[in-house]
Amino acid sequence: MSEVFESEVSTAIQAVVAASVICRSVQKTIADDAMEKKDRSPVTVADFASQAVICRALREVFPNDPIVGEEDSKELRTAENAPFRARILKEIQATGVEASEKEVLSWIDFGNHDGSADRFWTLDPIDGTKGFLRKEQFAVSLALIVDGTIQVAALACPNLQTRDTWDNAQGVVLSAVRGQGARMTPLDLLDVTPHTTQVSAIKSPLEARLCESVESGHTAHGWSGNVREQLGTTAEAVRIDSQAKYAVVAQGDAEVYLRLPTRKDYQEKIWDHAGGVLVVEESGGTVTDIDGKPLDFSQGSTLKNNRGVVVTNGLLHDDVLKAIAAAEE
Ligand SMILES: Nc1ncnc2c1ncn2[C@@H]1O[C@H](COP(=O)(O)O)[C@@H](OP(=O)(O)O)[C@H]1O
Ligand SMILES: [Mg+2]
Ligand SMILES: [Mg+2]
Ligand SMILES: [Mg+2]
Repeated sequence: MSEVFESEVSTAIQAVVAASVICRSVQKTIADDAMEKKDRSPVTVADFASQAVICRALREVFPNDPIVGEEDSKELRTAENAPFRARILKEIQATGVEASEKEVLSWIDFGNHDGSADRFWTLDPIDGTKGFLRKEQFAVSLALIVDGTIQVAALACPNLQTRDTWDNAQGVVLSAVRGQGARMTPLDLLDVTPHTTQVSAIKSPLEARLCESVESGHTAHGWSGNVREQLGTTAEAVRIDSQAKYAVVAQGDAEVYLRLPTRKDYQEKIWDHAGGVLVVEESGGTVTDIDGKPLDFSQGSTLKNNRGVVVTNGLLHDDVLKAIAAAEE
């Protein structure tokens, strides 16, 4: 019997939707406006605001649950970043939430857990920050992990227009509880009856539609080209930022999402995958690493026991793993 997790999934959906509203508004007005983190990757006002409001919402309902979030407030607290802090506060207040700067910083840091607990949430407040800055795809991804197993997921893709989207509404939120299937609703119409998502039924490798990251630093584009050759598919891989790729596979618009390592020492972060993985699995798909091993979410904040990530509709999984091995550069 799967557990129900009713309050967890509804809280998670509401939280990612509230954060998405902030992100969309910032994305419309933002120039090329990011702070650089220690690893030189970008972070925006919206990444911090999103993490703050989601952590606050989780803390209210589940005060004992630790949160493993991507961001922390350390660099934000410096004197030179005072204007950045003020803008984060302004964006949060604009949604009607009463807050002080001090509170916002403390909400962000609710997300500082290392993932060593039996039960914890993992949060990517904006996944695909580079896509966000290009005004393209991004996602807000939240998942609950219990004893190393992802049990609940909410994945908002505020700019994703799917085949299935109601009246061409832009933006969807996908959610899943393990054992209960995955659902999708328009981001702005949460009251409509959700659609159940289901991966594609395509079995022939020749017909496989692939997607991959836009960023050549995040996935090996050349290697995936060779994989397509091995499979015999002629279609170009579609490049999409963020966990929107998981959403695309979950609802049957692509059969395969490849994340092929560009270097040996990179460990995938759990928040870059947990939400998307459960949504795909509960839509009938399969997710492993490039060696066919299940992703191991019991190792803290990274997937240190895995190499890369392979997402398929399940039917094509073995063919894709073989092609990856045969095409390894
Ligand atoms: N060398 C690398 N290999 C794989 N992923 C990487 C990477 N360096 C950074 N990333 C991750 O790639 C994510 C974006 O994935 P994608 O390219 O599919 O949109 C980033 O998430 P953030 O944007 O949340 O920081 C970041 O965590
Ligand atoms: Mg980042
Ligand atoms: Mg990310
Ligand atoms: Mg992020």
